[in-house]
Amino acid sequence: MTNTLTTAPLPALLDRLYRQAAAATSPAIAAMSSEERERFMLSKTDYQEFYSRMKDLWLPVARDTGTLLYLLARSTKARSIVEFGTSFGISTLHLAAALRDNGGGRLITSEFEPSKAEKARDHLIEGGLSDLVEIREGDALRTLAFDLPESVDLVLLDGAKALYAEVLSLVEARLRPGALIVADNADYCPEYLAYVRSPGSGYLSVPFAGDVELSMRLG
Ligand SMILES: C[S@@+](CC[C@H](N)C(=O)[O-])C[C@H]1O[C@@H](n2cnc3c(N)ncnc32)[C@H](O)[C@@H]1O
Repeated sequence: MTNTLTTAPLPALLDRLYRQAAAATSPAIAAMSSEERERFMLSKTDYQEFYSRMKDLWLPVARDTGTLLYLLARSTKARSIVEFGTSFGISTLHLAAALRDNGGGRLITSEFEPSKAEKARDHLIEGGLSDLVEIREGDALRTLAFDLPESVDLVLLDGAKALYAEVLSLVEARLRPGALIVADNADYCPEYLAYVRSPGSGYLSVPFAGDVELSMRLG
């Protein structure tokens, strides 16, 4: 049985990328007070400045979350995935590996930092998965507002936390019944949590694995 995640070149590539991610530093962020960081995290207007200051930081999903993404995409037989927040492509590699093992598909991911998008492209080529992924450069509020697949099976929300509800609203009409939405660090977005957890919203939603909100589109 094919398992792209545990077959060369992915394990060695992911080990290397996680090591690089752990070693990355940002003096601009280190100089920021925790209050300032918290304010940026919650802001719907200053997110571009915040992530621009963090352009050298990888901020990847935790290793277990990466495996969880692969597992969820495989178990739902996902063929159509949308990702908010590519960074250097670590979560993208996990999701694209699942698409490969599901028999193919399309992953649309969004990143507004050009240097990160370029590196993510290199990593996807190195992983042999670039044919499955379209990286849309620019603010996801614009790049995910058009040309989405008719039916979306899985969404990863991992960009600016304060925008989770807005980005979900761009994809919502395309979610198939049973589609999964994985929101990383959703605690920073109370508005999003209130929405997906409210009984009339059309989702079933639970906090999962410490820092993830896992929701399913009802239908
Ligand atoms: C937490 S990191 C993503 C990590 C990535 N999912 C991974 O696991 O490797 C968030 C990324 O989203 C990008 N980002 C934040 N807000 C965005 C927006 N509105 N549009 C596009 N990209 C955005 C940031 O530049 C940053 O690289």
